[in-house]
Amino acid sequence: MAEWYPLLLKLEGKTCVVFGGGPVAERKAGGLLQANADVRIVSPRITVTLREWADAGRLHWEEREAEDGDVDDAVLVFAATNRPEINRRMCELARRRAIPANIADEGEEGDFLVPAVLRRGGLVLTASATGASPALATRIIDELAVRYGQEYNENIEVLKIIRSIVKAEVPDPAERRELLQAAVTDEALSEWRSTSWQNDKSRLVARLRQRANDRRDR
Ligand SMILES: C[C@@]1(CC(=O)O)C2=NC(=C\c3[nH]c(c(CCC(=O)O)c3CC(=O)O)Cc3[nH]c(c(CC(=O)O)c3CCC(=O)O)/C=C3\N/C(=C\2)[C@@H](CCC(=O)O)[C@]3(C)CC(=O)O)/[C@H]1CCC(=O)O
Ligand SMILES: NC(=O)c1ccc[n+]([C@@H]2O[C@H](COP(=O)([O-])OP(=O)(O)OC[C@H]3O[C@@H](n4cnc5c(N)ncnc54)[C@H](O)[C@@H]3O)[C@@H](O)[C@H]2O)c1
Repeated sequence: MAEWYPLLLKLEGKTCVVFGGGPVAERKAGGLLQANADVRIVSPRITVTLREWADAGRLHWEEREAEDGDVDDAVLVFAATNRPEINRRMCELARRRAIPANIADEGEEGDFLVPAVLRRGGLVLTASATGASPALATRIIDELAVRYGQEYNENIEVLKIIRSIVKAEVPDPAERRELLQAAVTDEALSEWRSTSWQNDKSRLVARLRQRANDRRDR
């Protein structure tokens, strides 16, 4: 069994080629568009949604079968046709150029897997069963969506500001760490959402010190 290395990629403006135009290709393209990638679909037929995205200029569609040169400018390749031999061929061509390729019909043969994803603004949660069970990865993300609701869109924004204030105001790394840990409890998060502390940095730091003390005493 392969061991996998998880990471987040910045794909803005980078060319990602998707072979195939069915529901699986659509899912991959959708995720890539969320990352503002430059998406190219190569497929004789595509789904209604893919066609809408192509018509709206959100992605580029080559209306034909895969050709060998298609992978050349790509930073990532997604082989999602319903023809296993085509998927493998495109993956092999990508590998020769050291371009990572995903194989939709046999994940372990590719260079990377696409996990199930939950986005809450800057919070990105992913789940992978490394190909053993996409259904389980999906179920776990559905559960996380309940635990980490829409309020996390705001939590992430607020925490980003709090962290920059703490970094600027608290020189001791050990204390900084303690305050930033105290800032992310459920209780603290609901306080940040409901009070206007932003304009008063020293009041915020004092409040965090209080919270950190309370945690230590507990
Ligand atoms: C997470 C997600 C991301 C995405 O695609 O964007 C994703 N599959 C999703 C859903 C899903 N896929 C399938 C089902 C039906 C139930 C089931 O089979 O469990 C469901 C669930 C459903 O539909 O509810 C069928 C399926 N999937 C693969 C095969 C081929 C095979 O295994 O042989 C077959 C069988 C085809 C057949 O039956 O012939 C292969 C792969 N699917 C992966 C990713 C990669 C490993 C994921 C991991 O990290 O564990 C991997 C290995 C390759 C890859 O694509 O990277 C996306 C959730 C999106 C969301 O959250 O909405
Ligand atoms: N990874 C996953 O999440 C997942 C889920 C379900 C199925 N699958 C696998 O992925 C494959 C694709 O699934 P789907 O539901 O999107 O299939 P689909 O049959 O709906 O779509 C296949 C697409 O590939 C295109 N195609 C065929 N030959 C081509 C070629 N030579 N060059 C370029 N494009 C070509 C077709 O025009 C079509 O648009 C399935 O065969 C299945 O094995 C993967």
